[in-house]
This record gives sequence, C-alpha cells and structure tokens, in this order.
Amino acid sequence: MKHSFYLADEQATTELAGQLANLCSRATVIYLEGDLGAGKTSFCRGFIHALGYKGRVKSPTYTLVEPYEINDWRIFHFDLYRLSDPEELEFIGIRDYFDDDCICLIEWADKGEGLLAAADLHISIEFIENSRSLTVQANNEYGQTLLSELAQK
Ligand SMILES: Nc1ncnc2c1ncn2[C@@H]1O[C@H](COP(=O)(O)OP(=O)(O)OP(=O)(O)O)[C@@H](O)[C@H]1O
Repeated sequence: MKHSFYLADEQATTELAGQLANLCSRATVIYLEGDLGAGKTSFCRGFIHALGYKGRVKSPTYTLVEPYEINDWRIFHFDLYRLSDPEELEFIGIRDYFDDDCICLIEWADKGEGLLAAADLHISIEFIENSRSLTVQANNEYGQTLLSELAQK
C-alpha cells in the first residue's frame, strides 16, 4: 500500500509529520529517503516536536543518531549519510534502538542494510519545483493502519 502527499512548503511537511507522529501507538520504524535538501530532517523535526519535545531538533549528520525522551517514548533520529562502515552501527549497539518503547526515524537507511529493524513505513520525498511530493509505502499491517489513517486526515 502506497500513498502520495503534495507538500506545498516546509510547514506542510512538518504538519504531515506531526499527524503521523500522533498516530503511532507502538514501537515504530520509519525509513526516510530523498536527495540532499529534500526535507527529511524537516519531517523528523515536525514529528519529534508534535510528540511534545520543546528543544531544538538537530540534524544527526555528524553524530549518526540523536536520542529524545518524550513521555514514555524513546525516539531515535538517525542520519546514516556519513556512515562509512556498517560496523559503526554494531559499535553503538544498534539492536538496543529497536525496543518496544522506541520510535526510530532513519535517514539513509540503505547504508545500514542488514543491521536495522525492518521498516513499518518507508517514506520518500521528491522535489516538485519549490515544493515536495512525499510518498509513504506501508510494509506491514501496522504500517497500513497508520497510512490509511494519515491519508484520511
Ligand atoms: N514541502 C516543502 N516545500 C518546500 N521546501 C521544503 C519543504 N519541506 C522542507 N523544505 C525545505 O527544504 C530544505 C531542506 O530541508 P532538510 O534540511 O529537512 O532536508 P534534508 O533532506 O534533511 O537534507 P539533508 O539530506 O541535506 O540533511 C529546508 O530549507 C526546508 O525548509
């Protein structure tokens, strides 16, 4: 199951992300792909703020992962763009990031192939002139529930 959303500007990106965040009801893994500057981090920022985080959401480009604790959730925002060796993920204890109370947002997930939990949702963002098209692919039943609720908003 797949659905595309037209996002006119950055605010539309963060709003859609916030709607999705508020639908998540259990451990969730989301992969995000799109060229540099497509809006992956904007999406993650909207998602994390919608869950109630008040601070600055930094791009994890240099740290690989930024952790957030919000209510009973642990949110991990990964950016694997600079990952040179997948063993670095073993080194940071990657398996502990996919627990029952965790939501993982993973940019450039293809770089961690084989070491990451499977995605419930796979998001790809494309440029349309000065706006974006965001396509969500649901990979399992839980992902489908999230996507059909998101599409009805
Ligand atoms: N729907 C949208 N329409 C137009 N611009 C957008 C939209 N969503 C985000 N942007 C803009 O795209 C720019 C890049 O966003 P962002 O940094 O989130 O991209 P990114 O995919 O994370 O890039 P990188 O891979 O370099 O980290 C920002 O200036 C942001 O305002």
